[in-house]
Amino acid sequence: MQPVSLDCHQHMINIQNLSFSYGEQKVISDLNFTVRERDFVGIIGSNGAGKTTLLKMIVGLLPASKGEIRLFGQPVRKFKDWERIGYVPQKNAFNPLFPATVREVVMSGLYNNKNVFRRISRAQQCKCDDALEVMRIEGIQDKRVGMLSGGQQQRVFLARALINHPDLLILDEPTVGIDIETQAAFFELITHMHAHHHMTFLMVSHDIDMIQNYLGQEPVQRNGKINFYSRHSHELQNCAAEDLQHTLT
Ligand SMILES: Nc1ncnc2c1ncn2[C@@H]1O[C@H](COP(=O)(O)OP(=O)(O)OP(=O)(O)O)[C@@H](O)[C@H]1O
Repeated sequence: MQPVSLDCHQHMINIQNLSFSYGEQKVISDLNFTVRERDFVGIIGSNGAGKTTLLKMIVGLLPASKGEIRLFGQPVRKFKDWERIGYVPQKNAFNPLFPATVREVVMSGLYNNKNVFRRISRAQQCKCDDALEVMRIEGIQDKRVGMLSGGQQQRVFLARALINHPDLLILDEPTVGIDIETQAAFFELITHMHAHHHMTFLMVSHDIDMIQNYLGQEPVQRNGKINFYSRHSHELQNCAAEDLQHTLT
């Protein structure tokens, strides 16, 4: 009988022997880590541990000093399917003179090079309404984003990332500057999306309580000062059970 493989889900991020230095300063050292379809991975670490650096390498903004990152099986430098990935960087801010409205910015999450000149469909407008409502910014949708507070702007970035229903959402401290109620609503939303809508998450957070409540008390891996917490959505166990049944029949 073949050994049972529990790994029947696609590898969305595969990190092998990854190291990164800024000049002489080594930030990431020999990291091996995999994020599979339907994982929720939380990254916790002290200031300066290298969390943002790691996310920037994953989305191709920084090249690795050593090792490799693959996205959906492709080396990151060759990866093209960026609409499958939503990324909300840390401490985002719009220039005060940025002319677009909140609604326009959220809608821009739906565009890629191919459909930028197409007419906006009714279904797309509905997706936008949903994203605005979830982030509680429907009341300010006609305001210019450059004029909003930091917390309001952060909600706009999150709504823009959510509108596309990406397969993988990468979030760098997504709720910094957001009030407690919206933070709680946002965590509830993303954990719901993880558990019931097959979405995969990689999130840096300083909210240790939220991470441990949802992902468990103990990290699954440590690298330097970075701790990784992880949980699969329950469908993963069904998949493992299917795999077992398949092997036995
Ligand atoms: N562009 C850069 N040039 C040189 N050093 C940098 C650069 N960006 C970050 N660093 C340094 O690399 C280390 C890791 O930074 P990084 O921003 O990845 O940490 P972090 O874990 O995200 O921290 P925080 O929790 O404060 O956001 C820090 O010591 C930082 O000073």
